[in-house]
Amino acid sequence: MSAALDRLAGIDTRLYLVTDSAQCAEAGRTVAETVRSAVAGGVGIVQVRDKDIDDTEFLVLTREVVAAVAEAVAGTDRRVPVFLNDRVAVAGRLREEGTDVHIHVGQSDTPVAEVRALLGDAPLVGLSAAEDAEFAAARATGAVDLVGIGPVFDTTTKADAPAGIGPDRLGELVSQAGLPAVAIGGIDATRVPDLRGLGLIGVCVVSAICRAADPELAAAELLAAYGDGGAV
Ligand SMILES: Cc1ncc(COP(=O)(O)OP(=O)(O)O)c(N)n1
Ligand SMILES: Cc1nc(C(=O)O)sc1CCOP(=O)(O)O
Ligand SMILES: [Mg+2]
Repeated sequence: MSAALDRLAGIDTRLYLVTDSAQCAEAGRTVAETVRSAVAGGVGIVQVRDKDIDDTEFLVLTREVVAAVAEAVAGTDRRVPVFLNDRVAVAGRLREEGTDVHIHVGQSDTPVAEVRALLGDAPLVGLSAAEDAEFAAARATGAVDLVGIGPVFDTTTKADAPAGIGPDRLGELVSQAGLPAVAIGGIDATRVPDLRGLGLIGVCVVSAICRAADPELAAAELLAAYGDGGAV
């Protein structure tokens, strides 16, 4: 656990934004505008997620997001990593160009060992996991930096998501994980207090920021409600 935490040093992991291009557009903003504002409000990790575009469009989108993060943190010492959802080839291309991007994969995506074989040791790798066997397999790879556990609450953002497991079950899973863990699914400022003290390193949101009228304010409110998360 401590080796994995070492690799996250310098990152404020408490609030993790996963982008949704359609939600940002419905709110009248680009993804990059949303990210710039949300990072200004305190988001410490960004994941680019869009299931409806091809790799070329995803590459362009990710470059925009990387630039938005750089603008938001300019003049500070903040380290705000950008993860790509699933697109290992796109991540490889960006890393070859010298852009520091990272990867989040699910249980049905590119296996973590393959991600490492393709991208090497440097990028952070996140993995979705939700049961003991998945945590054990993740630990055995020695290649997973953090796990995403969800959905903690019901969500409409992810079409095929099962019902939320609730904070009590989440807490049990976090204690089994043995890896730094973030929670995802249906999280907003009203529910964030229920996720304090569970051993999480942070919470992930999509609609709570992408659909917000003011992403900077939404991020600041989420962080105020979460505080230090009850400490890991
Ligand atoms: C931080 C984080 N946790 C979980 C997920 C879900 O990933 P996955 O199960 O691969 O589902 P998709 O997001 O690909 O639909 C995530 N994206 N991020
Ligand atoms: C991308 C994603 N993954 C989930 C999981 O449970 O693995 S839930 C989810 C979407 C979360 O969106 P919102 O914050 O709007 O509920
Ligand atoms: Mg996936």
